[in-house]
Amino acid sequence: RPSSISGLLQNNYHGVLRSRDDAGSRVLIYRIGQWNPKEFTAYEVFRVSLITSELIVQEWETQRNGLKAIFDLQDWCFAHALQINPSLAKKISSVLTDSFPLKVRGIHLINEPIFFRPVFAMIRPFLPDKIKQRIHMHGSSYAQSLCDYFPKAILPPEYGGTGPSIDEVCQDWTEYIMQSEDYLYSGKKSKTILNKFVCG
Ligand SMILES: Cc1c(C)c2c(c(C)c1O)CC[C@@](C)(CCC[C@H](C)CCC[C@H](C)CCCC(C)C)O2
Repeated sequence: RPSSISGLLQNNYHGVLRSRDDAGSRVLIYRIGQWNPKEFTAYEVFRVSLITSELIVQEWETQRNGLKAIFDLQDWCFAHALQINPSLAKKISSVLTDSFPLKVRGIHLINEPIFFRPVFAMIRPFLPDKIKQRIHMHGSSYAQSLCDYFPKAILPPEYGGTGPSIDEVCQDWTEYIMQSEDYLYSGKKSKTILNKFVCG
């Protein structure tokens, strides 16, 4: 339930930009540095993505134009890496590949440290070429290079744009998730994809 992961959300771990990009895709941001691995397991972190997916898959524009995700891997550390076991790596690649009715149009990794490579090497073999080609590594000079993929006007200033700040983006989305709690766990529950992943 959203309340169990509210600590992560309140720490501004995740947000969805208010505006879509030029292709009409939803743009999701995840900030690994805001995830304290002592407090939350990787499964709880995964659940945040499932909840957002469940919400945005209702939007016809997202059904049509898919999503793009930005992963800020600043402060990725050994404690994070330890949480990603082979079974979770498989789960990550399976949602990216086919088991979720959302088109993944791009994955942008920024601030990725050397430490992240072994984890990525665990996920990569399960990904089809189509998805591999859509993964972009920006390193620490992301401020310029992200703008080659996203309009400056929609990106937060922290990521080289001129849009609303990352804190505002995360707070707005957190509020939206909390408001949607009733919908997510209503009678429709059994039909939802979230349920399949979380309970299945
Ligand atoms: C439908 C859907 C879901 C459900 C989803 C993502 C995307 C793009 C989706 O379309 C991306 C994130 C992910 C796979 C959850 C990831 C949770 C883990 C615990 C985060 C840890 C950090 C990862 C080691 C970073 C890996 C980046 C890969 C996506 C290459 O959940």
